[in-house]
Amino acid sequence: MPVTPYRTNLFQDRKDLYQFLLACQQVSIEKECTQIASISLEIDPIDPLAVLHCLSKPSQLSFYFEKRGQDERIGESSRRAIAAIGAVSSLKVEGSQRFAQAQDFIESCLINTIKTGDLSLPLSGPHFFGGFTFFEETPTKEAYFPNSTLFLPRWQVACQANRYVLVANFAIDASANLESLLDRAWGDFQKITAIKYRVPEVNFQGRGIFDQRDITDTKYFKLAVLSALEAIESKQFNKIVLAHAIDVISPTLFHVIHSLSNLRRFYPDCYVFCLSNGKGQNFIGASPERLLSIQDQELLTDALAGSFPRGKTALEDANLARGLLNSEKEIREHQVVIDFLTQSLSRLGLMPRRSLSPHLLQLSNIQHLRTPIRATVPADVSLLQILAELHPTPAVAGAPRDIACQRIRSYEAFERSLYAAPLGWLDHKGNGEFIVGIRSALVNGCSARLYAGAGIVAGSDPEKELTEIKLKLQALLQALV
Ligand SMILES: C=C(O[C@@H]1C=C(C(=O)O)C=C[C@H]1O)C(=O)O
Repeated sequence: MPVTPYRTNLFQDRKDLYQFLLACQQVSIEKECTQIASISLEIDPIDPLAVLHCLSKPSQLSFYFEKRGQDERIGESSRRAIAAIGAVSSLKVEGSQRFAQAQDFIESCLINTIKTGDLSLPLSGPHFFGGFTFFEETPTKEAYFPNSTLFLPRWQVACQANRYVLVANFAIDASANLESLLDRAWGDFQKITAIKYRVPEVNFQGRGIFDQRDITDTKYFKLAVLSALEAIESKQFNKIVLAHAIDVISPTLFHVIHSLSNLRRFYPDCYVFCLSNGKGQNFIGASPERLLSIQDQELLTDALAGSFPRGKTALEDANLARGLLNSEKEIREHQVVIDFLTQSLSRLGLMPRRSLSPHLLQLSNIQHLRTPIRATVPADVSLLQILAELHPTPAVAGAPRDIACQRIRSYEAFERSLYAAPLGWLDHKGNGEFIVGIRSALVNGCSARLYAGAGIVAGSDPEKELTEIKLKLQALLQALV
């Protein structure tokens, strides 16, 4: 892959930028193939969410990802946020080979990418963003998201460990009008750097009350749990994760940026995300669950399953935490996920390492059992190869996986689409991070569909599972207001 020597800020001088774009056009003529010019530079502090707010249009693909709070890799007071706006190149594929095809797409883009700027900065260089629906089958025609969405953005603004980095990507072929490309790029760059640091406050007073309805009766959910328990009793499977969804209608349009701003404030230990399909629909949420992240060939994944509510007083909370850590049923439900993750990684030739007992992950509304699992990734195994193996884990599907997935289809009366699906990003060096799209909602104008699920194992109580689901739905509902 060609890499031009380091240049200083190309956006300081129009002539420099033009010369670089011209050099890329010459390569595209020589190779008879479109080239992607990718420029990375450090910028002044800016909130990537404010960039998403000011720059993105409903007709463009976009992605937002933020994790505050503690991060095992970066250190304590870390914050990682990325806004990716517009698509220079994108892929939509269907079927069981979607992860392999996504990998081919990335490789073919990177072979024709000319990178410049400071590539030692965190989150610099070309990155790809997107999501893969929960089920791999082709969704119905009216589905808002295709089964895979992956794109290289026009603009990427990120912050990590107090460094702020901009990546601009341009597709250039022999016929590209460099003058107009330059004008647009220059204009957008000025717009980005002039953005005020903070996301503007939105005044929602007088918004009115939501109209809320369950997609299926909650009685139906409890009946599904009872039926699943019978199937578990007769050894058809060991675990199934059943979800419930509600539709919420607002008298005014939902404001996605405002909701994301709420989510990151309410759930600093979660991964806040938003994938926009370029047609006006957004899939947003605050997920506590990392499916996998790879940095410099070190992999981290989380077994996350087993839940109790938080207590209203410190004493009640401590008792609930102790109860969760000692619950035979919750530990069994958690262990199914650990076994699956360690076996799947071993099958790929990795050697998973983990702590002996689960930790507590305490969110503001709920607490979970969590076991981080680590492994070193051999150079010939890609992140997407591992993703293909891990998704869906028994934390969101069940075990054995195929039977559980089949049953989910018959029990649930709605399309999961991106609910509980992998969403994330990959960079040009094989690093990346995918989370599981739970605690999520599909926002479409004045309406939003909210999803939540719960793991069912022998000993589950339908009433308690429904309470857990309501708790999870509430978390998102608060942020949408
Ligand atoms: C399926 C969801 O969450 C999953 C189910 C959990 C459980 O049942 O204990 C806990 C965390 C997640 O793995 C969801 O929130 O929708």
